[in-house]
Amino acid sequence: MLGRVNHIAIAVPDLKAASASYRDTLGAVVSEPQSLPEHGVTVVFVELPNTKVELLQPLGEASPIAAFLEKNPSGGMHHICYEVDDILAARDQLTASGARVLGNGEPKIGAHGKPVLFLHPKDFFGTLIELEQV
Ligand SMILES: CC[C@H](C(=O)O)C(=O)SCCNC(=O)CCNC(=O)[C@H](O)C(C)(C)COP(=O)(O)OP(=O)(O)OC[C@H]1O[C@@H](n2cnc3c(N)ncnc32)[C@H](O)[C@@H]1OP(=O)(O)O
Ligand SMILES: [Co+2]
Repeated sequence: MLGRVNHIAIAVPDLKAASASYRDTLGAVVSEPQSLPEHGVTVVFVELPNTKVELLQPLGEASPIAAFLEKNPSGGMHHICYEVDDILAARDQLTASGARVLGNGEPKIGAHGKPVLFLHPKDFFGTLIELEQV
């Protein structure tokens, strides 16, 4: 089921400061911010030779990462995104195995314009998993 790691996500309280740190202190290539109101976040991607790091901050009142940042005010590792070639087949297989797919179970379009789903962190060793169909 799982393909490559598409990205590792870090939730941050200040996306501008985090982007500058990755760009200026770590010398990384950082994309321009993307506001994703349907996901309640603004993101940038740090481009790396073998994968990406997604830096994200809350956007709007109902951001799904607001509670995470309240618990982790200086930020923290938020999720890992694995690539799948058929997100609906993956969803159905996971649901059949008892894993919880978040939301209404229907994929949404993510930051890369591809369908994504999220799996409950409590079902996967305290780690929020995102699946992205590539
Ligand atoms: C798709 C666009 C973009 C992209 O890559 O293209 C993105 O990645 S957007 C990313 C932001 N969107 C999401 O994260 C959507 C899925 N997330 C959610 O639905 C929520 O964040 C949820 C349900 C995972 C947690 O929500 P919340 O923290 O408000 O709920 P609880 O406080 O009830 O948390 C339950 C339980 O899980 C622990 N938790 C929460 N977040 C994480 C996390 N990121 N990693 C690990 N564990 C997490 C939380 O501490 C609670 O644990 P407990 O022991 O019960 O206190
Ligand atoms: Co993501």
